[in-house]
Amino acid sequence: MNKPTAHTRDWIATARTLSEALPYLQRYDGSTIVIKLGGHAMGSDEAMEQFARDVVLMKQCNVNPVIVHGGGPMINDMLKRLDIQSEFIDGKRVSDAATVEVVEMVLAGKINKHIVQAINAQGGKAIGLSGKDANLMICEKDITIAERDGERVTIDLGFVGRPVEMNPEILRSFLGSDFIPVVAPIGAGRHGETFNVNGDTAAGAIAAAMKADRLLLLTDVAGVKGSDGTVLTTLSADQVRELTATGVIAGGMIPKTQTALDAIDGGVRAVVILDGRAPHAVLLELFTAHGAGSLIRG
Ligand SMILES: Nc1ncnc2c1ncn2[C@@H]1O[C@H](COP(=O)(O)OP(=O)(O)O)[C@@H](O)[C@H]1O
Ligand SMILES: CC(=O)N[C@@H](CCC(=O)OP(=O)(O)O)C(=O)O
Repeated sequence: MNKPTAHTRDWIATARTLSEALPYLQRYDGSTIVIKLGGHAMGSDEAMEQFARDVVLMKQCNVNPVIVHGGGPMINDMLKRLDIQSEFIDGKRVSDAATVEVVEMVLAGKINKHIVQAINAQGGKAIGLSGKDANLMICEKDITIAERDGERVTIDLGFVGRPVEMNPEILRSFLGSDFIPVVAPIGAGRHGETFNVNGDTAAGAIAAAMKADRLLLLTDVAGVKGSDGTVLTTLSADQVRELTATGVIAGGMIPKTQTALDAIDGGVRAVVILDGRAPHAVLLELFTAHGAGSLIRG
């Protein structure tokens, strides 16, 4: 037999990778994977194209992806253009009536359709929804309790929503079909209000309502960093609580890790926080032995 050239060796390595995916394809066959795509992870058109391709590949392999997206940086840009000031408290945007109007336009309009189109361009059949559709996510006002100068105070975040009732039938109706749901984190109030829901919180509530096998939170860091700055590949619920209490987990990582704990309490098997900017992050995590990011289990 002829000696393999460098070129053939590449193809053999590709074939080996595909072959090694078999046990993972079997493990996730028919399962539901909720993927939260954060605004920072959306990055370039190329990153979006790769993400969309991975999602279509998952669907082709009989996995049911449910995409929930954010879009914080894009909301910031639009608020700036409209000269509306914005402030975050513990990773949540304080949202008055004018702000929530812009948030809904940017999330449920522009970004949602951008992701839908990107998936469809790769041969998928994406459907854009928000938490208002079919009453998917009913919310009440989120009351945040924070510590200020050593005292516990109640902070009014305006129209920031806390999911209180989930109606996931609409998402279940897509299981096993060709359709890939893409959900904007906008909640419906019981009295006609529109609520701005943190994307991670929405993804966690949806994952719990669907009893998803995995919740993947795609962000702009390699995972949850410990006190020495290195990424922790696995974390227990107790470790998350301790790192939050000591301030090592801060800012936008707070809703993510809190979401992970709530989702696990709600019946999700495991949550992974990983770098969505890394090429094919989702495929690496699900279908290879390599894994990626920080895995949180109960
Ligand atoms: N312990 C930690 N480990 C990793 N990131 C952390 C930690 N504490 C705070 N962060 C911050 O959380 C950010 C991720 O949250 P966020 O910016 O809201 O992301 P996204 O837009 O993807 O939802 C990181 O970029 C990082 O600055
Ligand atoms: C209440 C709240 O903070 N809502 C978020 C919703 C978007 C989001 O979560 O975007 P990322 O995932 O990109 O951070 C916001 O207004 O920015």
